[in-house]
Amino acid sequence: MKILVTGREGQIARSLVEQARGRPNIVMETVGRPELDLVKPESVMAAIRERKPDLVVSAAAYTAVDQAEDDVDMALTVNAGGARAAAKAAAELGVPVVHLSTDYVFSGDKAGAYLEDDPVGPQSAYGRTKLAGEVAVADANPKHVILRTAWAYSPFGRNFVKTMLAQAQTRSSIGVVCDQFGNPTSALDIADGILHIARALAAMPSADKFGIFHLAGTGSTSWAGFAENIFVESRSAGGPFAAVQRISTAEYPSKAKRPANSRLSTDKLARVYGWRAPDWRLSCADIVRRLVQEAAPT
Ligand SMILES: NC(=O)C1=CN([C@@H]2O[C@H](COP(=O)(O)OP(=O)(O)OC[C@H]3O[C@@H](n4cnc5c(N)ncnc54)[C@H](OP(=O)(O)O)[C@@H]3O)[C@@H](O)[C@H]2O)C=CC1
Ligand SMILES: Cc1cn([C@H]2C[C@H](O)[C@@H](COP(=O)(O)OP(=O)(O)O[C@H]3O[C@@H](C)C(=O)[C@@H](O)[C@H]3O)O2)c(=O)[nH]c1=O
Repeated sequence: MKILVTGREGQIARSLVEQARGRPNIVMETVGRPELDLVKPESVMAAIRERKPDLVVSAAAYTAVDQAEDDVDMALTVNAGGARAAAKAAAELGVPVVHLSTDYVFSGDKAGAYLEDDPVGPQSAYGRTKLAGEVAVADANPKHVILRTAWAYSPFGRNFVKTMLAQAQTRSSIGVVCDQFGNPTSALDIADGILHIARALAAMPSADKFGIFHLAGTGSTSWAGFAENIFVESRSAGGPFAAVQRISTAEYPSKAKRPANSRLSTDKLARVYGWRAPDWRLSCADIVRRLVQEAAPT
């Protein structure tokens, strides 16, 4: 099975390449700028048409949450127009698209974990453009799997775990918000889940396998709880440590508003596909250890 991923250097794209390595019957190919540029729908269509994949993973996106507030037109062009083109190209080939979306489509007002059909209410420009992407993808390709994930981290690219470890190199204490709750999710687990979905779709592409699904780490915490865990694991692996000062959202002003609660229920994915991500603490420990080892002098 040939899987084509949009975006070359994104953390989920790189995780897909790593997780596919050595797996039988999987050819994982990535394509990104300049050849596939989400602001140029025709380049997206041509790049996908030419490669004739069996499945498209639409992972590339405008992901700079604060910057999107000042750059809404570009974020919308990329996250809705670009996503639509990728889904449409897959539809023309008659193949499914797995499209990555976000917990930031929710308002954060719900007390419990969000279900796939709960009302959306994005609080940020990024969230609104990703929601527009969901609508565009569903409209362009009936064979869509929209995967809302959250708080992704990995050994690759920019993410919260790497930011915390980098800050701890120069600071003994870091203020982190303790009143926003969600599911930290390893991008390597996201990639594993996508490979599981790809195999299930190839075996039996039944109607219940298409639609919106939540894929997130099992268990939840606040950003402060996430940071504390990162430093416990880092210290035990011989890496940097910083004390986490628990602060409120009001004490950490930012351009974009984040949901206070964006915990995602993953029961639908478990029911339909028989797959659930590991406990976030286990995956966090693995990735922090790996980052500490990679940073150690040889
Ligand atoms: N990171 C997270 O916490 C979460 C991410 N998601 C979603 O998951 C998906 C993947 O996220 P992640 O891997 O973390 O993202 P990254 O920010 O790591 O990577 C984004 C990728 O998109 C590419 N890209 C941006 N603009 C364009 C463009 N105009 N044309 C082509 N490629 C472009 C970038 O290319 P280049 O390398 O050239 O800059 C990069 O490869 C996204 O859809 C995101 O919205 C959902 C929930 C959480
Ligand atoms: C770096 C830092 C962040 N924070 C807070 C700010 C914010 O509320 C929260 C996370 O900040 P970040 O800017 O790292 O993360 P953010 O860009 O909001 O992460 C989001 O990215 C997009 C792509 C998604 O789809 C989301 O699921 C989510 O992962 O932590 C602190 O309190 N202290 C700090 O030192």
